[in-house]
Amino acid sequence: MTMQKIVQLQGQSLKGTITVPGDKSISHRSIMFGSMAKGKTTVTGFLPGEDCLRTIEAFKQMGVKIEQQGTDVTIESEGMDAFQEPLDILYMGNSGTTTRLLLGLLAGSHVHAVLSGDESIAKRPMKRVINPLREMGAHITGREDGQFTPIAVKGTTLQAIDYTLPVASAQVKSAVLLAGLNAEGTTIVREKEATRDHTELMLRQFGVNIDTTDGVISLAGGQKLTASHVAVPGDISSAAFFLVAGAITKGSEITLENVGLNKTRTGIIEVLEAMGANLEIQPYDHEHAEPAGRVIIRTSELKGTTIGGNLIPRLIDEIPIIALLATQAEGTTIIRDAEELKVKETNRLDAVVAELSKLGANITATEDGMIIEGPTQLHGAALKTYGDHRMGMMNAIASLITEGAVTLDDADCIAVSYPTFFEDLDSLMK
Ligand SMILES: O=C(O)C1=C[C@@H](OP(=O)(O)O)[C@@H](O)[C@H](O)C1
Ligand SMILES: C=C(OP(=O)(O)O)C(=O)O
Repeated sequence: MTMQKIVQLQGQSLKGTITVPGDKSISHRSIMFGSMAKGKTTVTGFLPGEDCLRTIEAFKQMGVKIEQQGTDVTIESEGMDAFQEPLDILYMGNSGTTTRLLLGLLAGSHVHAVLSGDESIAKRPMKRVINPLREMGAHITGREDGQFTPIAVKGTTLQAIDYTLPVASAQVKSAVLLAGLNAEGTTIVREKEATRDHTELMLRQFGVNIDTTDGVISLAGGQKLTASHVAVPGDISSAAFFLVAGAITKGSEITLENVGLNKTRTGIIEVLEAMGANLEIQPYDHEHAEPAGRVIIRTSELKGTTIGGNLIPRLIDEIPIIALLATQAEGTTIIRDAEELKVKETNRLDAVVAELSKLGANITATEDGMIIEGPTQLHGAALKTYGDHRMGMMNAIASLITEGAVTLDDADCIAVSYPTFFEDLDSLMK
């Protein structure tokens, strides 16, 4: 049974400090790379969200010893060569990252595995990873010729590839690089627009020799990973909900601690700045592979902006909450070049336009994005989350500024990336 939730929070000011939960992308990779490496890897700041727990389960099924207690994880592995063939399917749940990166990782292993997930995963395009992996020699079969899960992979010897990404996707880039680690020769991935580079940074931390110059990433096959310690920073994609909440509610000041500030992820900060938000960034002075810092947001006078081009991959998951932000900005906000939103947990272009329209927003869908006119006084409505965590959180934040209650048909999905979302929201309303 899914949990319906009624939220009526209009007029609340938000004050206080929250520590943002661990970054989902980095948490997944810490488990994957820690499992590939021989030895003991420790992780702090891990995100115990449903998606990352799926990643842990998958590697446990392949015989890796993983202990997780809250945000601390210890991985003891004999290395990738010791992976056992899983006795059952590997259940991916709602997680695109787990599915796509695992396909790349297992393509050059010695195991056979079947990957399957929930209704949403079954609709997400997998050909984007399977095409380059098959070019490398991978043995992969799946529903509708590998377009969709369930997908079976039988590890084999791979050949390196020189691949130009047809879509700006860190998941495709990472899948090819992970396959490249087990391929003969040097694998090269070329990206036209920079996507999140957590794979490159963390592989280097695990001792892999990887070159990244001007959008060309290359690594030689046959390299083994060395166990390491990963300090996961907070997820800027989760922080985004509170950055917007603080900006659009009256009398608010929120301090967000430990926000990941990797440049390939900070598009939301650039958008807030372009819209005139009252924002302060205080980078931490530390030695970790990933930068982080404190971000303070206060109630803001906002103006519309245009978002497109190479900014899109740097804020792709934040677009639903940016759309809500734009309903409170003076003038027109245009979001373009965002077709990728159509293939996320749900079609987020359609979903955002449908749900914000129910609240009375002045929003129009375009081929590759949306146009929003503001500011608009929103009103309450019964909203759908589409089983999509980011839609769920966008709907809940909207209730801070609607006249009347917002009802979410299913709030459970929020646990995919932010299990403590409502606790953090409550803590700012005391
Ligand atoms: O590599 C990753 O961890 C992710 C990459 C992005 O997906 P795409 O690679 O499909 O753009 C993003 O939307 C997703 O939430 C996480
Ligand atoms: C798209 C997302 O994740 P994934 O692709 O891993 O399901 C997301 O978290 O918004």
